[in-house]
Amino acid sequence: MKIFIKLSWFMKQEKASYIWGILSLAVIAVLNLIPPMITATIIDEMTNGTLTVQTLLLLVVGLFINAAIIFAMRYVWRICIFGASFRLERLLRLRLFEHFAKMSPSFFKENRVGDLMAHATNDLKSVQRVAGIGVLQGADALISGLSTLVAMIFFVDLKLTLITLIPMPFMIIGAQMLSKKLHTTFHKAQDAFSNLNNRTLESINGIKVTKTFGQEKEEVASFKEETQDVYKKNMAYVPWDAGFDPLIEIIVVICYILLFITGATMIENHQVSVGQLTAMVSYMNLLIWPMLALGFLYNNVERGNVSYDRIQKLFDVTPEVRNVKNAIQQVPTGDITFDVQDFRYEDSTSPVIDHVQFSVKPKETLGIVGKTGAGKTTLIKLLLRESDSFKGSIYFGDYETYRYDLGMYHQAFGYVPQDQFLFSMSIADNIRFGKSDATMEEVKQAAKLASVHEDIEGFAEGYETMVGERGVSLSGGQKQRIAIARALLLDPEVLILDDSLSAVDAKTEERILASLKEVRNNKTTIIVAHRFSAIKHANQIIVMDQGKITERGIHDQLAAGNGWYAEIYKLQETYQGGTSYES
Ligand SMILES: Nc1ncnc2c1ncn2[C@@H]1O[C@H](COP(=O)(O)OP(=O)(O)OP(=O)(O)O)[C@@H](O)[C@H]1O
Repeated sequence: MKIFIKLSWFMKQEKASYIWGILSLAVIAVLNLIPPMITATIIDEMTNGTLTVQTLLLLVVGLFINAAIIFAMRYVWRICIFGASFRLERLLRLRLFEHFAKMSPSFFKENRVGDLMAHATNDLKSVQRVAGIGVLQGADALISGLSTLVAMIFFVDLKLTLITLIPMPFMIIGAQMLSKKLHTTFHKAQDAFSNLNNRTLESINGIKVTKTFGQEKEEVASFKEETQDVYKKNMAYVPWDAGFDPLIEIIVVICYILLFITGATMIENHQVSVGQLTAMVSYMNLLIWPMLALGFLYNNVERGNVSYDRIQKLFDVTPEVRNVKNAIQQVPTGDITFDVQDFRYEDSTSPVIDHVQFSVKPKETLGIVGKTGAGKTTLIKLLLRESDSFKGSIYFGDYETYRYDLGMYHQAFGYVPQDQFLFSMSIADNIRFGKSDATMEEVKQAAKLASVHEDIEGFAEGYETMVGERGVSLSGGQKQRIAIARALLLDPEVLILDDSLSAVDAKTEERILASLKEVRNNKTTIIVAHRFSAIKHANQIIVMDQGKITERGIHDQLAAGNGWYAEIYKLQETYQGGTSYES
């Protein structure tokens, strides 16, 4: 029952809901005891011939009022207890999402998206169940169970109650065991089904590749295996599900047999009346749910506890990059001075950034080139503070980058990553993603600067065209340019294009670079590129290799030299149009 202690912070917060909910359950438990008493009275008075119309009417009206109050109370407890449990789920989900949003990419590398999704769905649901159904089961088992027992003992008879209830412990144990089995088999079937869903999605998405490689037969065979697995796991659930009701019924029937045999003897001996025996039957029925609830409660609580701990473990992970005390509440501006002696990823054996020094002034464009894996994106990541753990310093304006408030710091940047991502929303909303209050004019202006305006106008629904699975299929170049427009709309202090022009043709690239020159004449622009045409105009170009700067200068100097830059430039010139290099 530790989970209730762990959830006490929330229960205190929702004290009123839980008190009203449990009070309503208590009222229902007591009111449920009245109809059997009324029925017993009617039967006994009828048997004795003392029942008057007046008494009958009074009792019937009493039954109606009783039923109406129970109806209202059922409404109240559902709203109060289930309402509170849904608020808990909402609160935890929101906190979890906020927590995920603060995490650095290494966190998402360690925790697979599927697992995080499972925490955000299954685990939260299990905790919500404890705060909702768990509380109901606990309260019902205690209040209804005890009050029904008291009524059986005091309104009917202690001996009859004890004998009738001999099989009840088996019901509690049976319910507990079966619900555990039901849960595990059901979840295995659910997991298999969700694997099948993922598999179907991947197969459909990859159908072109499958066809091109002539792998249809193999795909179908492996799909068949997967469906067979779902079938087997569903079938494993069936016997437990099918066994549940009969088990309960058998135990209830044994209770009835004991009740009728003992009851009949006791009526004969005038120890109980016919009416009391009838009431006992009703009480027996009233006792079934609390006994089952007691059995279910154990599993719900156990699952909720494990889930709560799993969620808590995620909350305990602190973000790698955090605000320092008294972080500077200012959007940085000014020179960027990068001086990193050593940076390694957790699993790197040698430095990924190795004694890299450069500085960029506002107005300037910095070009970064180098072989794949040279450390270009890592350098950008350090500038964007994906990690603050490196040897050396990075200054932006008057202060080192780590001293700025993270939110403020990021406002200085417009970043177009290599693997840009567009959301399933309209093109206009994708462009105004970083500035939700941007006018349509601003959106269009940014799209024009990114040379994608005409493409967008060409779609039937223009800027309102939906992107994503159910939307238009955009080409790689269109996606890149929309992502550039999104960054340009912010008019950031620093614009970073990380290999973001790779999918556009030479002419479009030239147009985009010309507009950048025009609108970013007093701000910093950093361009990482494989095609030198994209950085030709830069005020400063650095060439990276194995985490180090191997050459630096302006294009004309580097192209006239005899280093790697000159070699690749000649190659790119030979293959007119600027072929990218992968050497
Ligand atoms: N998250 C990471 N964890 C561990 N190693 C990484 C991570 N990201 C990159 N690396 C490694 O760091 C090195 C530099 O990678 P980086 O992405 O910075 O190179 P790059 O110059 O941008 O390459 P490309 O031109 O292909 O984009 C590579 O060896 C890469 O495998």
